[in-house]
Amino acid sequence: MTVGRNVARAIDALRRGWPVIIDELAVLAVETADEAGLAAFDTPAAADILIAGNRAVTLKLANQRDAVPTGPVRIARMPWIDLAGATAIADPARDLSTPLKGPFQTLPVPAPATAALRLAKMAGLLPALFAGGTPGDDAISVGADAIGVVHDRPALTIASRARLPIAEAEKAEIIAFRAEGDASEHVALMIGEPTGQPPLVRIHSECLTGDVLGSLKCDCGLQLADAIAAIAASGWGILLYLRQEGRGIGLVNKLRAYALQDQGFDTVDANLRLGFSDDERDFGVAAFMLGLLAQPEVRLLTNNPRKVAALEAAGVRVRERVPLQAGANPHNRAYLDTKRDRSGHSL
Ligand SMILES: Nc1nc2c(ncn2[C@@H]2O[C@H](COP(=O)(O)OP(=O)(O)OP(=O)(O)O)[C@@H](O)[C@H]2O)c(=O)[nH]1
Ligand SMILES: [Zn+2]
Repeated sequence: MTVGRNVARAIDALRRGWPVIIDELAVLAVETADEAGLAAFDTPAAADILIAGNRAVTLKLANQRDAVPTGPVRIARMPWIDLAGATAIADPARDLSTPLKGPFQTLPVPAPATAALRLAKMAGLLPALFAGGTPGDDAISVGADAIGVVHDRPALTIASRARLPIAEAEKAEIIAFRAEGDASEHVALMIGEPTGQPPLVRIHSECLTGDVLGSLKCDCGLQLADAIAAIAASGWGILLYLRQEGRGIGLVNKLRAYALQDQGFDTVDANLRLGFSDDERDFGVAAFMLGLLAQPEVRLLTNNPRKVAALEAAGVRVRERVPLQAGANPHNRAYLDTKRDRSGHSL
């Protein structure tokens, strides 16, 4: 219990622009730091900056990555790197209009750097931190191991369930899950009556713009509607609605990725420039939910081979992959092509 509690406190502190100590490394999120907070953190000496390996590629610092090829990079605070300079290092929004020329000087990466950047991602923030400053007396302290445990092994429980008739099926039940140390409340919609056969299952990741607003930039809204219709037509199945907005980078960062796409980067490169991987989702959570729903075997509606592999790896047998028609339109053509060509989707 306490493990999750401290990680949750640390996430909250980062989002508020407060320092956090991870295994004795004090960090402050670049995105939420303000001038006063940074000045205190920089006393008596300026803190360095940690960025994710993928962001380092864009800043032409990839050759500075330590042991791990995709690992973080630590940048020394040259005099030009004030809060605005650090923000330009963290956020690629102005990479094209005002490219950063440095000079950059890099330093050996401290051991908790990877856990620290992971915590920033869990907070929905850009993976960029001031590191090694003075945290003050009241900073939350958390272990790198605890961050790993909360991130890698979501301990879910069923929190509530109720009947939910929907347009496509009068007989449906909604089940909400809670995870320790994480505010995301995942949902399952059980449609129809169990038939003794494996259910038709759709793993859907949250997309506010597509699911709710009818965005034409992606295919999510139509896929969601099609999946519910297909499950209802099959007689019985489950929609798993995972709160993994933006392939796990969160809404704010997805909208940053959209702004980069307006500058000409595709959906994969936009994520990489922000410092994320192409896909930050963990589908282990879907396997966990199926376990709690007592479904060891499924037929999976997807074009994404990673979803099949993740379920199989977590011990859920995927009896069949059922392809899903994409809702193609002129605005999402490049997005769907990129998913096929760069992310291995069979479309
Ligand atoms: N980062 C990022 N996320 C996006 C973008 N467009 C859509 N998304 C997110 O991508 C996710 C879509 O996931 P899914 O519907 O599960 O689909 P998928 O991985 O394409 O696999 P399928 O099962 O084949 O549909 C949602 O979380 C969207 O918010 C984008 O340009 N950038
Ligand atoms: Zn979408």
